[in-house]
Amino acid sequence: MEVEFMLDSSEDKKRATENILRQTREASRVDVHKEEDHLWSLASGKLCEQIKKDGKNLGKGILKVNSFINHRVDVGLVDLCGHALADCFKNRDVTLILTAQTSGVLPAQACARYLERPMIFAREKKPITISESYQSQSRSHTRRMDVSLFVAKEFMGPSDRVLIVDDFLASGTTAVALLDIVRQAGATCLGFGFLVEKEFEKGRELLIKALKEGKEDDEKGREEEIRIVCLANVVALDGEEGGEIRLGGGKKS
Ligand SMILES: O=P(O)(O)OC[C@H]1O[C@H](OP(=O)(O)OP(=O)(O)O)[C@H](O)[C@@H]1O
Repeated sequence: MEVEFMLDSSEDKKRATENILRQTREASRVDVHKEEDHLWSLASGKLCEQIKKDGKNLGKGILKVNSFINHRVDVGLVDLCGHALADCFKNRDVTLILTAQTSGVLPAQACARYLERPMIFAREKKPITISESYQSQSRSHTRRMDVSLFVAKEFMGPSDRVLIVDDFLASGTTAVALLDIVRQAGATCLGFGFLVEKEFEKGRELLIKALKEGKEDDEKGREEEIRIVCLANVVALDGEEGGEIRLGGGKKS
């Protein structure tokens, strides 16, 4: 009301209202970003802290985190991380979260819960309940074996907008195999979210190369801007067993 007394014309009133609306919009935008950053920093900070405290360098590039991520599980931490990953993609109209059996399931499930979308995990064996499937190949370094990944055709198709989530990005073969499955389905890949990246294994480079190659073949222009985010980055695992774990913060590019 006070404003009304001070305004001479309806033009002034219109300008004043627009001004207030703009300021309100800007204020709420700032708050949303602050909230996102807070969640990201909290999840990334807690995960890095836990890796420093309980992660073990087993030598030969292997990081053991099976006391809180991929055997015994700190469900609160994984849930927080899944939430932070979901937050990065919340405005992208994700329809499906895809991961690979086994250790990717927990972070992918947490992420899917916050995005309120289904999660599907690529299986390493095709049960009789799956008739037609997409199939791709990857290699497990921890189990030293080639792995086949299967996803039932009935659960992924051209209208899907897929976020790929896993606990680790290491050499990148699993992420590339999952991307291959998304492409076989004719679906759109929106990005990748990982708990931990092992930067020294150069999986991100392999993934970027696969994304670029796909773009050249992407006649329909289905692939949009693709983000690759990780909450913790292992820069190096020094020496043999017990060596230092050199840790960088997450990457939210
Ligand atoms: O980038 P990459 O070199 O492909 O490595 C990442 C993959 O390795 C781990 O799986 P692993 O094969 O150890 O099996 P698990 O999921 O059964 O633990 C992890 O869960 C990722 O899926």
